[in-house]
Amino acid sequence: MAADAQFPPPKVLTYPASAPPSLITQGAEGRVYKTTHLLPDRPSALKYRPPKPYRHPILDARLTKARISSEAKVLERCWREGVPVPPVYAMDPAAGWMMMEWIEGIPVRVGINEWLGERPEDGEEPAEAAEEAPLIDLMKRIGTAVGALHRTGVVHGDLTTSNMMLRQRKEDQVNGGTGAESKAKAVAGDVVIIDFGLATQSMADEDRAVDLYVLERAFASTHPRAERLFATVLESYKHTFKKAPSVLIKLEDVRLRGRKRSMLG
Ligand SMILES: Nc1ncnc2c1ncn2[C@@H]1O[C@H](COP(=O)(O)OP(=O)(O)OP(=O)(O)O)[C@@H](O)[C@H]1O
Repeated sequence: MAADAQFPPPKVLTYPASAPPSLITQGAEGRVYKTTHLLPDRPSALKYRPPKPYRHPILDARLTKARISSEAKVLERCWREGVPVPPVYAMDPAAGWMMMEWIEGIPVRVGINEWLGERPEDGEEPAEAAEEAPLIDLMKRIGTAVGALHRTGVVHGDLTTSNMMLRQRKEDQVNGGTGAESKAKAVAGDVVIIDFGLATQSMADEDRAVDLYVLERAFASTHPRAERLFATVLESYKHTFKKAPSVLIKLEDVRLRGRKRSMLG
């Protein structure tokens, strides 16, 4: 692959393996490869932050190491406390990489858009409540997952429907079924939160509310036709931990500030 030639993969990916690693994404800061861990049938995601030629090498090494360690530490803590995140399999922060479970499935963004693609065009009557049940159920699962995250004292920092995966369940893997059944599969699966590159530890209502606000804004711009369903995410979040209701009150302040800021330009 051209990108591989331009930026060599980390050494860990150059060892002999039954299947060659494949480059999944190439972001500004890092790359994600799909590879395996220990066994050929144990797929894993390797997140690699390559050296930045424009940064001073000592500073760059220190920053990369700190970022990988911090992301892995947050993931490990979430995993221990039952938050739906990929478990960390291995890491070498000094070499700039961390390996975690490969989540088999699609991003929540893709699932929601697949579902919406089959809905009537804008302006038509919203679907019957019963018809929307699978999508509403996904909203509830998102609220529960974010609530579990906040309950442990972690704030994600970049919550979007792209940073949540839908882990396929075995029973949903079979093809076929009626139109409604196959449509429901687009939004089926367990919600798994990924990308903890900007995560911090905080128990403050304000930080949690900002996390929800970021998700709310991202949701409205990515899925404008489903915007009204976001209330279901918040409703299910409300019941996930004792302080959740006060986070939702704080969210109203955060929204107001956001609106004032956008009015000022
Ligand atoms: N554990 C995983 N299982 C399956 N796919 C993953 C996993 N982790 C990441 N991915 C895929 O790689 C993409 C990029 O991952 P991620 O968002 O963590 O990296 P990034 O955007 O480069 O990170 P950062 O924002 O910290 O620089 C995801 O959108 C997803 O498609």
